[in-house]
Amino acid sequence: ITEERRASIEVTQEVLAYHITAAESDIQALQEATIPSVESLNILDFHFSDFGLPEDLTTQATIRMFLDLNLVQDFNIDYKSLCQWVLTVRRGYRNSVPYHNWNHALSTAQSMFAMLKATDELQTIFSRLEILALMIATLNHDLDHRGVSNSYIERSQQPLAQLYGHSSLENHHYNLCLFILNNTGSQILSGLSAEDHRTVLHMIKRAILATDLTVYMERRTEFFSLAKKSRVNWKSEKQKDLLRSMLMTASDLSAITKPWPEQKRIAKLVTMEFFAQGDKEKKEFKIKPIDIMNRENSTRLPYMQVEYIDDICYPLYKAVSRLFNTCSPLLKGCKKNRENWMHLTEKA
Ligand SMILES: CCCOc1ccc(S(=O)(=O)N2CCN(C)CC2)cc1-c1nc(CC)cc(=O)[nH]1
Repeated sequence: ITEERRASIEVTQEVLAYHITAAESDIQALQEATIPSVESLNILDFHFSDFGLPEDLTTQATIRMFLDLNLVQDFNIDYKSLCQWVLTVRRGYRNSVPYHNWNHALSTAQSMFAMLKATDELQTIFSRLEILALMIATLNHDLDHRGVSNSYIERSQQPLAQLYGHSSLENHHYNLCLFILNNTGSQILSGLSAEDHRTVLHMIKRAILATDLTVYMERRTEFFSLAKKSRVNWKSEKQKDLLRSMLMTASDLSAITKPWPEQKRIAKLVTMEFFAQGDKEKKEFKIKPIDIMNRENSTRLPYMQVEYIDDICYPLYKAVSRLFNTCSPLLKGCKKNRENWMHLTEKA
């Protein structure tokens, strides 16, 4: 596309980042609020669910994660800027989208938080800057998601597809994340040195782009072979980048590890989103949508979930648990849900 076209789409993204800036009254309310403890919010638990958590507690839980990881102190983050940043990121998600919304962003960040807090070894492998990058990336990784996949966006020639050849959604999520970080009043990285600022942005970009499942499928083989070694020294930048990417996916897909009532609820939201895309594809492209997006196939849903677990999720949680035994609740939860979905395939 032409330079003008690129510039106009990027301006649109910048304008969007400006328009989602949180309201002054909300920022003040959050700033003055007493932030509940980690225990009262249950955010250390792998089975955490934000279902039923009031909206303002979701933003307070986010603040609590940043405080508890000492990120506010370590990086001289201005507290009011942190409040504005969290509220703006939340507004960056579309609550009209059933699954890829703020609740998914928060639960992805909480899964990363739970893994980091449960695993001392991760806190020695990762620098403070890496932990900051992972928490920012998980919260921002699906910003402004429209509830449709990359293939739909590329096929419908949406502006995002014109702007980025591949991983168009993930590039958009990162660009919005960057615009919000640069927005007046939400510059939470302003206390970093120029070098740290450059490094953390690079790590955030790599982490957000890693949440494209095709990227995960390309890179996971190397991670699985690492997980089979008796000891890994995690010294090389390349290996730490791989580990950060794999933990991003483990956090992103963690709904599959949740207790059955929560997994059933989330699966319904995912189904709603997939079928909505299927309906659009039928209408717009006059094509028969792929299996998972075809409303007529809902009886095959349990079978598709077992396939999703076997092909995508289980191998990842197996490798993560083998490397960091403290994360084994994720593997256990995933295994239990496979059995639950298997029972439903037999019934159907
Ligand atoms: C619950 C409705 C059916 O849900 C699925 C059906 C099929 C597959 S899939 O592995 O075949 N595959 C994944 C990659 N896509 C590009 C092509 C399709 C995944 C899911 C699913 N995805 C998510 C993550 C959003 C969560 C979740 O619970 N289930």
